[in-house]
Formats: sequence, C-alpha cells, structure tokens
Amino acid sequence: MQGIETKKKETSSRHPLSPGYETTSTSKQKGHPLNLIHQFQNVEVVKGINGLDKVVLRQIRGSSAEIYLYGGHVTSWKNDRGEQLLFVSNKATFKPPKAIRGGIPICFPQFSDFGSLEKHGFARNRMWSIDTNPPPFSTNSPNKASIDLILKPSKEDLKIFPHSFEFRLRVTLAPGGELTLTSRIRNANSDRKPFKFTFAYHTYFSVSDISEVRVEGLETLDYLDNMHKKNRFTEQGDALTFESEVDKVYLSSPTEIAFLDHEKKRTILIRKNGLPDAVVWNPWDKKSKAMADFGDYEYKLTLILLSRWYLNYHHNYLWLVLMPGGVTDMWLGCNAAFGLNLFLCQLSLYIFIFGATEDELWGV
Ligand SMILES: O=P(O)(O)OC[C@H]1O[C@@H](O)[C@H](O)[C@@H](O)[C@@H]1O
Repeated sequence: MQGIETKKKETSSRHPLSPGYETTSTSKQKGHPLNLIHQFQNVEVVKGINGLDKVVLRQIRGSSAEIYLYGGHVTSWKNDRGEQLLFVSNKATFKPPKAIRGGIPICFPQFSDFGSLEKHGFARNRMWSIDTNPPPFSTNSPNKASIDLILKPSKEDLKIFPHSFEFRLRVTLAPGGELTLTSRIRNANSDRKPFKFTFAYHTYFSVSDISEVRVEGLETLDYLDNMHKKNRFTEQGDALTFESEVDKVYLSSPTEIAFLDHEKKRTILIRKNGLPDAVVWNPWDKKSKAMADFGDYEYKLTLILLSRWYLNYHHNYLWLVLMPGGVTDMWLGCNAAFGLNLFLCQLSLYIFIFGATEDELWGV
C-alpha cells in the first residue's frame, strides 16, 4: 500500500525522462513534454535490477534496447523476434561499484590496466545522467528511438583524472532494430590543457555456442597476443573460430567485422568509426571459473569483441589526445540479420550506413 502511494506521487511529479516514469495515457495528453520531443516517444525510464534506473528504447516492429544509467551500460538488445543479442552473465551483480558483467561496458578514460586508474577506467561504474535536451536529429530519420546519457567528472574523479570532460553517449535503435552507440567526448578543461585517454566498447555478444561461431574481417591481420606476452603475429586462415582461450588485439582492423552463429543461423555485423583496434577475448573454462561474476560455463555463450582506441604496438601505445574545446566521436553500429549469407548482410549494412551517417546522428 505504502509502495503504491509512493509510486503514484513520484510518477506525477517527475519529468517524463526521470527514473520511475512510465508511459501512461495521462502522459500522452496534449502539451505533455513527452509529446514535444519526438525522439523520446519510444523511450521509457523504469527501475531495473536492484532498483537501478534503466532506459528502455522500443521500436514498433518489436526490437528493443535497455541502458542502465549505472555505467551508461547497454545490457539488452533484442531483435524484432524478441531474441536477445547481447550476453549478460547470470552472476552479474548490478551493484556499484562493480561493473555489470556483460552487455556493452564503456571503458574510459583508460583501457585495461595500462595507466594509474582502475582497470578499464571509471566510466563503467559511475552514474550517468539523461540529457533531456540533446542535439536534434535531422528530419529524415524521425523514427529512431534514442537516448543521450552524459557523464561529467565528480570532484572525486578529478582527483584521480584531473581533466574536465563531458562524455555524451547516444544510444539509438533504428526501426529495423540496428543499434548504434556514439560516444562524443569533449575536453572542457578551463586551463586550456589537452588530455589523453584510451577507450573501448567492451561488447559481450550472445551466441548459441562459441564453437559454432566464425568471425570474418580479421583474417590476415597483424595482432598482439595477450596470451603470448603481447607478441605480434599475423592471422592465418579464412576466418576466426574458437576452441580455447583467446585474447588477441587486431591492429588496424577494418571498419566492418561480421560474426556468424551457425546454430542460430544469424549474422551480426559490426561497423565502427574512430576505433582502429578490435580485441577478441574469450576466457574459456579455466579463467571463467576464476571470475566471481561469470558462470563457470558461460564462456560458451558469449563472444567478446571489443572496439577500441588504444593502438598498442609493443607497449608503445598511443593515447588519443584531445585539445581544449576539442571533441572526438567514436561510434559503433550493430545490425543483426538472419541467415549466414554475408553478401545479403552487407547489403543491409549499407542501407544502415546511409540511414545513419555521422552528421545525421548528431543532427548537423
Ligand atoms: O574483469 P574485467 O575488468 O571486466 O576485464 C575483463 C577482461 O577484459 C579484456 O579486455 C581483457 O583482455 C581481459 O584480460 C580481461 O580479463
């Protein structure tokens, strides 16, 4: 009884994009702020696991995506058949300060443990906020469901990373179910100093069985093998398949990578921009057992494919340097298609590209 009353009170007093808000007939009344911002029509903010706020994006044909404000973390991406395309561990804690295991963690301002910050940086375990007044979309893409999340450093963050920044994460779900994440990072230092950072989308995809998966687009590339002292090798063969632990960093990887799941008869296409490295990681059985928030056999159910800015050439890694007032965009688009015919998928990818150019994404 108490709970119901509280919810009523909160719902009526809150902005439609604030936590706890649900789309009701009342919210659709004329003049309601929700009706004034077209791109918010398919957006809902609800309570997720452990009471954490999450944004739900929906498309009319049935696809959806979920983003936790904790970490600016995409935890769900479903196609119009309702099939989950991302992996989240059954053991994921959804409890700060631990990052959520699975989905798409954002690694910023540091990738891995190369630097003085905590591993993979702090963005994945901070609370992000919703920007209710984001830059507009251009008129020829009115049907995208989209949310802009913002992360700015707290006083505590500035003690360990003394740079003022604004990180805008735009998550977009197109009518065909394509998911796009765009990260716009701005240097807001008032002392006019540049800062440097590394970055990654640490994407955990859901697969039927890792041994049934083939990755295309990385063959013949040079890679650094994290399992062999980061030594440099050249990939041989047609496509990547999996039969043991893998942790490889492909250098200068193409903007398009695909993986095919034979059992699910599904192809996922990944298109990235501003992210030259592609990391393929699967902990396999031994390492899985050592991770408290990862099931012993869940390595079979996920393909972890990171798109990152890091460029580690035998430890002489390059940071991305951002000048004062400067911005940089890095985006990742994923599109799921049925069947294992890459040509057909590329066709749909190109439709996707024309449907979501960078300019269009930012409405410029
Ligand atoms: O457990 P974390 O901090 O999420 O890191 C997961 C993994 O991230 C990968 O990027 C690294 O290559 C692995 O070595 C690491 O174990």
